[in-house]
Amino acid sequence: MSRKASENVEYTLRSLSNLMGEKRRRQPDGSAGSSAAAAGERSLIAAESCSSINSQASGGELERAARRQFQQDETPGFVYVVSVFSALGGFLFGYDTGVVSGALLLLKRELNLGALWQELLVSSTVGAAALSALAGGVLNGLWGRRPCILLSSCFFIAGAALLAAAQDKETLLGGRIVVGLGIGVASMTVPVYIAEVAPPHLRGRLVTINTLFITGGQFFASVVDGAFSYLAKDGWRYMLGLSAVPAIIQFFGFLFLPESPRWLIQKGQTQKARRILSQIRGNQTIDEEYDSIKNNIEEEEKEVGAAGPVICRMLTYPPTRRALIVGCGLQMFQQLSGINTVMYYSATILQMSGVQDDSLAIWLAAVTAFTNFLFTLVGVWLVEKVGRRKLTLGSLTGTTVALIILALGFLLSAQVSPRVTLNPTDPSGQNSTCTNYSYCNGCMLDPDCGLCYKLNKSNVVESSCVPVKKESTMAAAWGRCSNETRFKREELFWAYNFCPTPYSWTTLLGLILYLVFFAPGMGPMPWTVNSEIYPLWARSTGNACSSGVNWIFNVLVSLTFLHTAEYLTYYGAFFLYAGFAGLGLIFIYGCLPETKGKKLEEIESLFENRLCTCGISDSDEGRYIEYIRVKGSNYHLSDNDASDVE
Ligand SMILES: O[C@H]1[C@H](O)[C@@H](O)[C@H](O)[C@@H](O)[C@H]1O
Repeated sequence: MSRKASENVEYTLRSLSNLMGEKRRRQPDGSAGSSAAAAGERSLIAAESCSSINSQASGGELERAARRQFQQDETPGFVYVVSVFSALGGFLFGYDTGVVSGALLLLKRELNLGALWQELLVSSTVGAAALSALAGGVLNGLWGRRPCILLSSCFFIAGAALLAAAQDKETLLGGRIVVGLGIGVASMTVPVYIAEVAPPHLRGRLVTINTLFITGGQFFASVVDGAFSYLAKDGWRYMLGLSAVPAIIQFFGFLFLPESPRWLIQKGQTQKARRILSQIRGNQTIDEEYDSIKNNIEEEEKEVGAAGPVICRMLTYPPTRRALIVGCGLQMFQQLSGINTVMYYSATILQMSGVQDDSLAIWLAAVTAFTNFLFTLVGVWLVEKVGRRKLTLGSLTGTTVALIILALGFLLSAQVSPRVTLNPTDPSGQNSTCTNYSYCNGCMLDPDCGLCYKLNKSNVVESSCVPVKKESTMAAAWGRCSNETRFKREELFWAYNFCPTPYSWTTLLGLILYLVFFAPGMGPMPWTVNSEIYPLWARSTGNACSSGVNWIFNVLVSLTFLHTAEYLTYYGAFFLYAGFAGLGLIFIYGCLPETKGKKLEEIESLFENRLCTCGISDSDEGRYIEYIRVKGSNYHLSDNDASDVE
């Protein structure tokens, strides 16, 4: 049969069944009706649909009407409860990665932490998250989603307790690693779990809520940091320990929440799966969904076979190989566009914009986190309206422009960088590279030096480049700026890692634009898309790999930021991220298909074509093939065709 003809057949079947769905719902008593009524209804529908076959336009309308009807189905509140409890995992992910910067400010004074220990406390968590996200794939496949979420809450509780009670830096390191293990497992399990319990028309929105919780956690952490920063002694214990509260709530909540029905069906626990599916779907009929999941699992097993490690099967089977490339690519480009340099170094960036005061910088960093949170909310609203593909493309285009503006801001600042006018000699007689710099720009990029200066109106005067204290970057090792309270009293300023500049507004504008564009699309979509593009047998492994990629690139980008800035200068670093974002744009344009509104079981077919043909098939929205068992044989039918199917 030609492609055109087979499409017509598919359309006819779909139109027919869509109409059946419509008519059935239009019955006054709301029931599916008696068999006689149903028979009458069928002939009516057949007549109606036959007349519609000739006109493609009306076929399209029917389809749209059916989709609308399908989406209007009342969604039981239980699915929201389940999603919110699981998204607490996202909140903890955001809280624990965000809170550490404020805690470090206090910790480094109280426990006398050097730069190495500070770096260890930050990156050990992210490193542990990368490992446990990868391991989480195996656990998810073996134990199911629910035990993995329970396990991650246990890690969060144990980690928070260790951190709050720590007496030395070694215990702190242990606590941060345990918390990282929790973050990794949660980051890969929660989106999968939500995607598997959500109805198709809400899936994008509910999974995106998880990222909303991540950014919400980051924002809450910055507020907690601000609030406890005044408590010089032990303030960090509260900051780090508070995360136990949502973790305990999640743990007890999940004792009562169900396993993913899809995982249960895959493991052959069909009775339990049916029970849970109907519990989650409320009073809606679940036969079609149940059949569709079950048949797909059987088809998948036939097609791909069940032998060998899942990752090998994924790599040798083209649709999953392509999905894996798209999923990991999305996560890689999310991190390569520099989100966490903006999140972790926002205080520095803000200081460059002229903010001198430390606690003001902490509070403004909270504003940054809030912007990220607020615009993720826009993403939650947009995801089911414009779809994943358009949202991601629009978001990354804006992000690229914002990165270029940020880079230009830094470039302008470097070009008008203040001159070093004083050259004091080191009292200990040691030679330092700092005194060799003639402009602030060189001094700022050297991690061992900082600028000590005065302001005359807005002009920098009496400036000197001097070594920074080993224990803290807040003051100079010697000279006028070596005592924080004294130099503030004498109206001197100390700039470490930044230069005072009149072009601060460009940087600030770039920063805000960056978050406004990044947060609705590039922030949540990599998680959302990954939760839906793999068939069930490959879902845990696919998500484990892509989350692992996210964490690995997170460590790479955030740990190398200061060095990259040192070698390429700040504007060089941001131009580099803009370049990565540009590459990401080409990748997403070519390779990311639209998954909006499709059932998880239908999505595999989107990867049947060669990779990077998605830009061409933009208009194919709503066309898919699904296997449905009709009296023992397999036919290709479309969505909602269960009315006459056993
Ligand atoms: O999606 C999230 C979100 O955008 C966060 O703000 C960021 O810190 C994470 O790295 C990212 O995965």
